[in-house]
Amino acid sequence: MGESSICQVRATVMMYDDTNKRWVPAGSDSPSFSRVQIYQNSAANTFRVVGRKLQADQQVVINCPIIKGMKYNQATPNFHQWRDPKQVWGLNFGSKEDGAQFAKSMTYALECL
Ligand SMILES: CCOC(=O)[C@@H]1C[C@@H](CC)[C@@H]2C=C[C@H]3CCN(C(=O)[C@@H]4CC[C@H]5C=C[C@]6(CCCN6C(=O)[C@H](Cc6ccccc6Cl)NC(C)=O)C(=O)N54)[C@@H]3C(=O)N12
Repeated sequence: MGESSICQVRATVMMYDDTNKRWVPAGSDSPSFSRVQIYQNSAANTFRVVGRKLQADQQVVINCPIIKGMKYNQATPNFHQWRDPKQVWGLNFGSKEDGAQFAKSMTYALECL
């Protein structure tokens, strides 16, 4: 059994540049929307966040495991963030509804782990 997508939203994927204390778009330099999904591998009970640019190239801009005990911070209804060992990720959602849907799936994933 492979992985299945448990949610799909539109968001601009950001990373925090700690040196310059600012958010930079993941992938290329132009902030643009990606399709961001949470994949569940039920056999292994693992989850990951995968985002691909909506543009033609479908560049993967995030492929990040969801770690047990991770703190997911809903800083605003449209901007949520979390830390992984190397960096801080931010999702700037296309709508508050997208944010709420993603948060629901992320919370579910964290409860499963
Ligand atoms: C409106 C104008 O918005 C803006 O111009 C920019 C560009 C906007 C679009 C991309 C984006 C949108 C929304 C706002 C919302 C606030 N915010 C910030 O960045 C705040 C402000 C101060 C700054 C300081 C630190 C910083 C950065 C790195 C992580 N972190 C923490 O505080 C973490 C958080 C956390 C908490 C718990 C668990 C996990 C994590 Cl990750 N805490 C710790 C303990 O790790 C953070 O989030 N910070 C955003 C912002 O400014 N912008």
